[in-house]
Amino acid sequence: MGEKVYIAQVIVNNNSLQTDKIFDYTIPESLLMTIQEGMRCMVPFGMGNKKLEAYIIKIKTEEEVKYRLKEILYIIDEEPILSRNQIKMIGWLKNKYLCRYIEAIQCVLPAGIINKERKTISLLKEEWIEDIKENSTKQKDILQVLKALGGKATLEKLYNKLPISNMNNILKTLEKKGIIKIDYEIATRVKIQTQQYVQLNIEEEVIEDIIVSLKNASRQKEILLFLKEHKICPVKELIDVLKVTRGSLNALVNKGYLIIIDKEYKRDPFKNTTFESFPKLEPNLQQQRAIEKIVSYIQKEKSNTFLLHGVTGSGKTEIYLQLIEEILKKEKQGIILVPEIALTPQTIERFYGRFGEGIAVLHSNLSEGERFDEWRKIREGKVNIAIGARSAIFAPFRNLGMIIIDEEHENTYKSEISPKYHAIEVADFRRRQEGAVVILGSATPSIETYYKGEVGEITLLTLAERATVSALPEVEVVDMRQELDKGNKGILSHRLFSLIDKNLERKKQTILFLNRRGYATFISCRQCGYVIKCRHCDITMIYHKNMKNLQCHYCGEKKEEPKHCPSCSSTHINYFGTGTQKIQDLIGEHFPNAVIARMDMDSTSIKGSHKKILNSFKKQEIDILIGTQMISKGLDFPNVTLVGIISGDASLNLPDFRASEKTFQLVTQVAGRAGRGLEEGRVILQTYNPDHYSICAAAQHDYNRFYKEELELRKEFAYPPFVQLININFSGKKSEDVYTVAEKISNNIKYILKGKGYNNYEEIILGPNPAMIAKVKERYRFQILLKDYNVPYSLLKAIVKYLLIDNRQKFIPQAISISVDINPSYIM
Ligand SMILES: Nc1ncnc2c1ncn2[C@@H]1O[C@H](COP(=O)(O)OP(=O)(O)OP(=O)(O)O)[C@@H](O)[C@H]1O
Ligand SMILES: [Zn+2]
Ligand SMILES: [Zn+2]
Repeated sequence: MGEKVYIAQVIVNNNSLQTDKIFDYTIPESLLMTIQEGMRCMVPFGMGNKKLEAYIIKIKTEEEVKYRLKEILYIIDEEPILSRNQIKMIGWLKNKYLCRYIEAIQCVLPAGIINKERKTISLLKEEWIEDIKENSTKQKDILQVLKALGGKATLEKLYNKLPISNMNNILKTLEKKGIIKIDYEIATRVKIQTQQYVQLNIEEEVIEDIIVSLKNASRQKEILLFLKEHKICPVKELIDVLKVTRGSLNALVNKGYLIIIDKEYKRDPFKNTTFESFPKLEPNLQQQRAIEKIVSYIQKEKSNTFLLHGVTGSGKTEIYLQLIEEILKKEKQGIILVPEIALTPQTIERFYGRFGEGIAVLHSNLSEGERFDEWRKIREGKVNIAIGARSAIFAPFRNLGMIIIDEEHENTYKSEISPKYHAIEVADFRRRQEGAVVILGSATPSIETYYKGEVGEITLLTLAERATVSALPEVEVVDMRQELDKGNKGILSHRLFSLIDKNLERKKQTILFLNRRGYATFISCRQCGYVIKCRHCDITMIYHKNMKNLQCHYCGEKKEEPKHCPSCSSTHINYFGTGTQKIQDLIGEHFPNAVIARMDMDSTSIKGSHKKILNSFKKQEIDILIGTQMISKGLDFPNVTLVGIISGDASLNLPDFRASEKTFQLVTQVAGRAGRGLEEGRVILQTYNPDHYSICAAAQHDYNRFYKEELELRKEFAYPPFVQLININFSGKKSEDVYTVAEKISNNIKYILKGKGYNNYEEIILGPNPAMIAKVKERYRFQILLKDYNVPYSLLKAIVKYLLIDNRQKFIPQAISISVDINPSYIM
């Protein structure tokens, strides 16, 4: 019997298709004691033995290896960077969404670590090289190389000069001895930041004597007295607080009374903001019931998913806060997902106001460094609460107790890049893996989630009333077709104008909402109907008044405002549709004394401007707030008594099976911003489709009615939750080529299905069809939609994997890109 061979299975940090596999490497003996799953290592790769970084996902032993394996070069990390659960998550993501391994890893780790982290070693005490014991030749060798490299080198460089596989261990020993210093940098941009601290270097008992000896140096005395009390203090702060000079400080350092040290500090994205405390509210009966139910699971450590279906203003946030408190009592940790951090400042303020410190915030506006720091705070157990947008679902807590997904119906929870995961699906995986409780909250749950509640797959909890004395606002539907008949060609109804007027008189606030989806500002010719589209993308260009140009919102193409129709040369070319800017102008003309603010992508592109507008709205410095989707969710302003929905039904016309659902949700959410205080609220809902079930149900705040009608249709046309979908998108420069490839794949799928005895492929495969946006950035797009209609979903997925992932090179030419979307949110 031969000796056991230790093998590490690794994923290499490389984006190419060919390396998307698990590779085996043998582990050199010198590494056996330190190597662990989840660490990164360096491996020789390919013909040229190029050095690549790799993630160790499994360590195993084998009696013998049939073919020669290469050996790991050295280990990068001291501690595993991926936990066991994260390694499992990577495998799950890959299987579930058919993504690449490295894409899954990119989800789980912050970008800074993956691409740019470097270890630098600096020699501190050159003279010690001589003192190293004779038998520690490796230590000596390393120090000598380091010295030759100018006293500072990256781990990579060191290894290249001196290939010792257990280099890391030796470096650690040297660091412990104080001979070298190891720094972790993420390229040059994101360093672990350190700050200078000043600290006493003398025993406390002698301070008084020293102070006496300082005679006239009163500044120095002050510093010593201060440090006697505080022991250690950031240099900057000391200078600020005591109003002393750096010179006084240095004098004390030179005398040996004080020392200056570098200590790590973490960048805090909310450093300069203070939060009002948000004291605990006495839960009302319906809140109490929901809390008790969920707490009973927490007490029994039973994992479960709950849908908290509570009307707008029912006090879901208070429930979240009290549940998180329970979780913290259990010494567990909680994740709170919100659709978009910037759009939900009130939720964050409430969490800070209740729990103070101990919260990590993860959102897209963070710099790479801030994100890295927040991630480390979570990993090192410095915080127990993480709030963030979609990607916070991967927060690396080690004892996760609860995941809350607020506004669970929002699209932002679905990733648009590979892996195209949905945060709810990931939450469910973590729940099963880590035994947590998941809470999905919404006033307008997605049809799929509510269906799961109805069939008992998850636990449905209902909050039917608002938490405060206020009732849900009355919604008045205004038929814009009649408005036109009455001779009003404008975009605002008479009724809305007169109510705004009254509201201004009564010093109440108004929100005007414009549904941008499907109803943007575009230019068309009144003579011939020509609409200006982007020449790269098959999409209408949007008119931007402030820049006097047209812009494509897909590729950024800009165009001058035309004076003549490009098609018939008519000068009757007008902008059509409505933007928030146009409404602002209109309202401004009508109500010259009102203070009007606008909130949309254009007006809030500067960091922090969004918060500023909301703050001054809160302080009632603004009478009328005009906005798009940005103001539809989460806002809780008691003085808002009127909400005008200008084009509630625009999204009904989108070519997507979720169009009605999205419309219902949007209208209900926006309407829910009205009347949250003591005074009754009113909503004006302008529409061209007053009889549509989603508009009627929203006007009556009747979720159940909408749900029932929508579910019927989903069943009839075989859409989720009755089937699961897979969308395959093909794109390329030549339209015919893209179509041909898509058709070939479609035929292949049919052929395989036929072979398995599924002859209903007409119902299973839809397309290839041009995508709704048929061309983006000069690339033509086609799609195939698969439904598991009387066929196992697993079979469909296996076929897709076989054709498009495992044998992609065989079936898909290089020039064609494909993208697979499992359970797509949109099929446009
Ligand atoms: N138990 C309570 N007693 C008194 N006021 C409460 C209570 N619970 C919640 N509130 C208040 O009710 C208002 C609405 O609560 P919250 O904003 O949490 O509603 P929500 O359910 O999240 O609504 P939406 O879905 O519209 O965002 C808040 O001003 C909140 O402070
Ligand atoms: Zn024309
Ligand atoms: Zn374009």
